[in-house]
Amino acid sequence: MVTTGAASEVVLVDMNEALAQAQAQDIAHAVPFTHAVTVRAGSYAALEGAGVVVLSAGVAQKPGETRLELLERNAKVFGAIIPEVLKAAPDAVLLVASNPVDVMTQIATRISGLSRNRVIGSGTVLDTARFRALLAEQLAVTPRSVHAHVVGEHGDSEVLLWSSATVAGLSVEQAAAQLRRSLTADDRAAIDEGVRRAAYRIINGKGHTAFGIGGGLARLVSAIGADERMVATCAMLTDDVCGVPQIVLSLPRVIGAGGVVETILPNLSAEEETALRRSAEILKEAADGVERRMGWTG
Ligand SMILES: NC(=O)C1=CN([C@@H]2O[C@H](COP(=O)(O)OP(=O)(O)OC[C@H]3O[C@@H](n4cnc5c(N)ncnc54)[C@H](O)[C@@H]3O)[C@@H](O)[C@H]2O)C=CC1
Ligand SMILES: CC(=O)C(=O)O
Repeated sequence: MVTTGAASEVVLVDMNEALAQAQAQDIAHAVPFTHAVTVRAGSYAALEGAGVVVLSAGVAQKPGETRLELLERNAKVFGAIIPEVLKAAPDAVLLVASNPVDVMTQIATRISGLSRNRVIGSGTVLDTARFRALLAEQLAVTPRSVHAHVVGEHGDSEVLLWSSATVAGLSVEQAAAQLRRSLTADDRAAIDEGVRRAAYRIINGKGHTAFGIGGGLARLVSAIGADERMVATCAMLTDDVCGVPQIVLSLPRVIGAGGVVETILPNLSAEEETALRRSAEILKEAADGVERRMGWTG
């Protein structure tokens, strides 16, 4: 957020106050080289007046762990922090990053009692960025010129929408042919694996992921602040996805002041529709399970 000037003020709140202080100081020392952003650590009360609160507290995956395995632990963390956040910043948009981000967004929607469009999960924003980056590398164009989306779970069952991916208005197959680049079934499988398994590989190498999600969250914060109406694949409670009711997952959403302004349902091939339904079913099972165990059903 500091490097892109996405906010005028950033407050870091963490149960580890010494860590929050140290991070705030370190980041503040980048301000002279970037944007005029005030950065400080504080208590929940310091969130007063915040336009957006990013929820990223909790535990992260250890090497080999899936995102869904974090659920119980992070649900308890949200039970503790969301009431404190809302006491200080009742008008904020909540932007959820903690994993498993789709189910955590469902939990945040329930605990906060806010309207669903004000509780957004970063969802597949990061996976979409990974898809665009890898497709761009394959086609030798900049990722900004690749229009492609990942929908569904931010996790193992996510769905790469190859059928609607475009470059300069051409399908990626047509673009690859004109650009004299290879895009065989093996290339596509490698890109799929590269997107779907990215977090596992990065966590194996450095213990956590940070820059991709940091870039994505900053972009969403600036879109909300500027009422930009940017299209991004974010998670939000949705009435029906491929026949699965009341489910949080990512679809292309229009992001502006107040959070999600509209949802767009992309064209899906039969295979993509089946995969999206499967992804929704997996998330529904996980969300129903945690709601039951936390005594929130009914
Ligand atoms: N949605 C996405 O694309 C991504 C999500 N994540 C998720 O974000 C979360 C954070 O990841 P990291 O920053 O790498 O982990 P981390 O362990 O470095 O940071 C988590 C922080 O939460 C704090 N915390 C824990 N319980 C708290 C409580 N009750 N109140 C206040 N603070 C509390 C901890 O003190 C710690 O500083 C994880 O769940 C991770 O899986 C991470 C990267 C990408
Ligand atoms: C950790 C995580 O969810 C990611 O980098 O995709």
